[in-house]
Amino acid sequence: MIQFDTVHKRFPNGTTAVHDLSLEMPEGGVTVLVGSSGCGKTTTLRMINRMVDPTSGTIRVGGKDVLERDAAELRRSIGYVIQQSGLFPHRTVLDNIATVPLLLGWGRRKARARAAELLETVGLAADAGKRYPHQLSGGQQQRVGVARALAADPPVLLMDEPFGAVDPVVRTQLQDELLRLQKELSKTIVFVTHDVDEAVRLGDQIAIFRTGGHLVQCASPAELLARPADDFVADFLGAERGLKLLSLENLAEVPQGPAPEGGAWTLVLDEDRRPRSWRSTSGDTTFPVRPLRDGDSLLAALNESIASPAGLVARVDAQGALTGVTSRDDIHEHAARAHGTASVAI
Ligand SMILES: Nc1ncnc2c1ncn2[C@@H]1O[C@H](COP(=O)(O)OP(=O)(O)OP(=O)(O)O)[C@@H](O)[C@H]1O
Repeated sequence: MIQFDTVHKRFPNGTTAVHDLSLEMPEGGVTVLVGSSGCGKTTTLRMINRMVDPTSGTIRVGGKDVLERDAAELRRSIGYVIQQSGLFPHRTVLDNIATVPLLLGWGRRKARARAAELLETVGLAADAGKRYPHQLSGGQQQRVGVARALAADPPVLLMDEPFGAVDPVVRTQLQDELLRLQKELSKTIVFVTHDVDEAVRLGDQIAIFRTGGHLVQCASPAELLARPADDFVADFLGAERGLKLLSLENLAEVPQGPAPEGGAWTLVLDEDRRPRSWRSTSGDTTFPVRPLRDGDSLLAALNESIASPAGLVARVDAQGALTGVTSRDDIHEHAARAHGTASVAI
């Protein structure tokens, strides 16, 4: 969908922001650009919709050289979300979302109906539409920013640190929402972030840049974590690289057995067989239990197996009823296997 072919950007003051970049961003996938401050991520993103033009090289969107397209028309056909949402403060939320449809000449009624539909899509209540941006929380404003970018249903979305200004809990919620939306919409997304965990969570591929606009490695999160190209990438991914890899594997394949009876710890269930707590045999100590489902990650399982006094993870079905328990040893074994597979088989 988006192809960079030896693209170079040198600003008039002599700064090279992007150095001979060749990169493909596949249709319907999320490509995350990461790297330290000033390494050229934003410039790369902005060259896609011609907010910045390259010094040399070619960028194609849908097979067409962007320099052969009218810049304003190109920009309207590509969704753009930035940090702090970039909403117009004096326009209502609904009118903000309707911006591009109105520019495209949709007519007020149709544009507003589309905006109202999108409010729901991004998880906001209908009455938020009548408010002004400053009357919303930072997280809600970011949702409006995403809705505005989606308004004319563009095939491509550019997102420049869209969740950088919100607290970690809201950030995780916004990431979840984006993943949910992406499952439905399959947009071609280019996403800039400083945050490696965000990149691993959201990316189908991750491109790591270093200062001077050099692309160092572009690979799937699993490949990157298992086989960083060099020390720079390994350092950038951080000391918890192994644990991050476990966040990509789920529990489904790990065996489970019946909950233990007569040991030091008993799993207490409610009348619907939902785990409530771990209770010591003497009965005077209880520990909280955090049951996991097949779709939860091996990292969550490892964490829970360490927190659980019995060293066991309670597993539940979609209704929350107990299906069995898994031991710390089984989780370790699968974790080691996941590492082995990722580092040789990719
Ligand atoms: N208009 C401009 N004129 C001159 N230099 C610029 C211009 N825009 C960006 N730069 C420089 O180009 C380099 C890359 O900037 P860019 O904003 O693309 O980096 P970034 O990786 O997105 O950084 P950050 O993570 O801090 O946002 C930096 O050295 C920056 O100072």
